[in-house]
Amino acid sequence: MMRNPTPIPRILLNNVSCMRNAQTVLRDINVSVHDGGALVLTGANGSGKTTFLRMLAGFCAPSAGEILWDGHDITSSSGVYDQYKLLLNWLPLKDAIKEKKTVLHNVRLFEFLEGKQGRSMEAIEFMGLGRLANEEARLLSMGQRKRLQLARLLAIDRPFWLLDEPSVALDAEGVKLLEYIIDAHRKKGGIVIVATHQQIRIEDAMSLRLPERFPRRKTLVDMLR
Ligand SMILES: Nc1ncnc2c1ncn2[C@@H]1O[C@H](COP(=O)(O)OP(=O)(O)OP(=O)(O)O)[C@@H](O)[C@H]1O
Repeated sequence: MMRNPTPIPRILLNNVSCMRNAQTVLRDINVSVHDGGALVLTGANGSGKTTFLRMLAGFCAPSAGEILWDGHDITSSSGVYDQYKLLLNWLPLKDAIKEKKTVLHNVRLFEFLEGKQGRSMEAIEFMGLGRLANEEARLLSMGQRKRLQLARLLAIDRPFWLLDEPSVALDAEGVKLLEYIIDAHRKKGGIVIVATHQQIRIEDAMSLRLPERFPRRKTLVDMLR
């Protein structure tokens, strides 16, 4: 009997490099992620974690190599990218929160743009912001703003999450919630790629530590040792 062939990874980076400002930031990256997979990117400031996520989001193109989605190069034709980008949910450091609109509006707007409705309040409550739903977003603390961003992620519910420093400013309970939603998302077959400097518990995640890009000079921390 013929065995099932190994499934092609949902996403595959094949010898990918990326330049910014005429400098190579990422060099010869090879990584593959299957449905339900998670990849954690770590590395020093400036090592290219955000660049990696931006490249996967299609905001900057690889200077060499290819990014394959279901075996199709996302940069080869706009048709592939147009389909691929509808699966992405990008959680950036800049939160794009409308200060004078309510918390609920800030989540509903994203849901509306997605052509969905009815999940925003549940997502807000899940992220512990229920009592603030009708407050203006400008009143939120940094950690509450991060929770609002995560509520958007839940309300939209796309399969491929690109998370840039998702735990920054979250308290211990917030980090647990983040870990929980990542786990639940993966159990549904979703993919999560996280750039972080902090410990986030993600079971069986692959990890990729990006190398430092500049020769180290002595820093104040070294001198204090
Ligand atoms: N808009 C830009 N134009 C040109 N170069 C940029 C731009 N943004 C970042 N870079 C450069 O790309 C390199 C990688 O930056 P990136 O933001 O990807 O690093 P990072 O690993 O996410 O850093 P951090 O840990 O500080 O968030 C840095 O040297 C940075 O100077």
